[in-house]
Amino acid sequence: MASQHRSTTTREATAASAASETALETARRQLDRVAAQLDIDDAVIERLSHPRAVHEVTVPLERDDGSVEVFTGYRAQHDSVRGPYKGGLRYHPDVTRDECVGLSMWMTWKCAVMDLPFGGAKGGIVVDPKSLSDGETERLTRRFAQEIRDVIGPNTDIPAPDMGTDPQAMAWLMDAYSMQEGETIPGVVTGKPPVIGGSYGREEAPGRSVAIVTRESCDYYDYPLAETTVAVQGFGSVGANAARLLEEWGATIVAVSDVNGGVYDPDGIDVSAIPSHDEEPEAVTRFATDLDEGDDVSRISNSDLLELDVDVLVPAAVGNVITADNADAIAADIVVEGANGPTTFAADTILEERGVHVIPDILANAGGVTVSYFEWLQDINRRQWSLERVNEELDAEMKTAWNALKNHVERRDVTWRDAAYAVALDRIGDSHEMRGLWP
Ligand SMILES: NC(=O)C1=CN([C@@H]2O[C@H](COP(=O)(O)OP(=O)(O)OC[C@H]3O[C@@H](n4cnc5c(N)ncnc54)[C@H](OP(=O)(O)O)[C@@H]3O)[C@@H](O)[C@H]2O)C=CC1
Ligand SMILES: O=C(O)CCC(=O)C(=O)O
Repeated sequence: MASQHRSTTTREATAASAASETALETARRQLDRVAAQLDIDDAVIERLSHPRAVHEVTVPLERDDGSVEVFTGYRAQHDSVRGPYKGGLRYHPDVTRDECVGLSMWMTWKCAVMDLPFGGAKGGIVVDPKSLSDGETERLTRRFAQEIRDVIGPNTDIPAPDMGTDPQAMAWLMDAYSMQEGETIPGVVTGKPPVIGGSYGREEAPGRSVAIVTRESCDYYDYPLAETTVAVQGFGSVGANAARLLEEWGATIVAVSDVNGGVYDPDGIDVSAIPSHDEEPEAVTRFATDLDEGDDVSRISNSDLLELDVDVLVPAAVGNVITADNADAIAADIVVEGANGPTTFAADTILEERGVHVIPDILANAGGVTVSYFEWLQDINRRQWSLERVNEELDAEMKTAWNALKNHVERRDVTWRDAAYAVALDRIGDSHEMRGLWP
């Protein structure tokens, strides 16, 4: 490969002062930083700084009262050199074009870190899913499927759940797509319910991988799980499943939260007693309201949770929560990124200087897309795996990826994020060079 190291760019330099960054800004700054350390052709890095395509659609919805509202939807497709585009669909009021692009870049790296034969994509609709009835969500999802039908498919771009979407939404998407095709095509989405070709264990998988990576990092840095305290922000597909598994494996979960705030008990919270977001949204704060006087649990804000003096912090809700404004106050020794992009580039630099170990999203929550890959294989073969097999294979894939990163961390004395990018970019760069740079 051409040996043209990039110098620090203005993008990177200006980042240091910005407390808040868009997902796209963070993703590009991370890419520039690692490109400067690696022997990768500048042309490849320049190509990877931009998505291949971003599809913007309008999605009309007839509300239950008969009125019509039009929502904006996106599908950003970043890179497909290693296989079909892959990534979730997010229903959230803050979804933007740039957010989808940044998240699609992270999907490209994530799939490469896990050595999956996929590229990266991400999409979503600018909507508050809590403002929709079940019927409205179904009509919106079916219409969105219709609007993006030409750019998705089992061999081209395969959506999956993300924040605000769930297996039911994937079932509607698959059904809408299949009806148009005139045959059942389960492989067009992953994260479906198992009864229609979904994989056992997919819903829990991103939380499971966060737990596995937390276990490996605690082992690496010599924190026995039975003596380890953990705070988890967000109690959804990722946060609740990670918290429950870590509790099962002996860790003490001292704090969890939902969108309204969190609960904290230094002696540990019984997280299995709190419904997760998909079981009952906003249940964490409702749990706090139901507590008897005398219980040792106190209510805290989401920002207080991030600053708790714990061994491990797991931000597992929205992005951009650890910024230059609070990075100095993060008291955890290890941060395991359950969410996508919870740490801005500027905050990452501060945490690195302070010796806080950050295990990046593109490894930590990669269990979701890894089991999505298992699901895709099961759909192709029309053969369902047992939950035990899924979990065993996920554990093995996560350990393989962890060891590849560990190798870089030890050999080159770099951060875990730099190591993850190095592994990913090496695989992606080689694929681009082999195929002729611009596939
Ligand atoms: N689902 C997946 O397959 C994967 C998801 N991810 C990433 O993980 C993160 C969480 O996704 P997921 O678990 O699926 O989402 P869910 O929708 O299942 O749950 C989100 C959780 O975060 C809480 N929350 C929402 N907004 C905030 C906020 N501003 N501050 C604190 N908590 C908040 C919600 O609270 P409430 O219940 O009150 O609404 C809920 O508990 C996202 O960054 C997503 O991209 C990564 C890999 C895979
Ligand atoms: O399962 C997938 O395809 C993607 C999940 C996702 O969106 C993510 O990992 O951020």
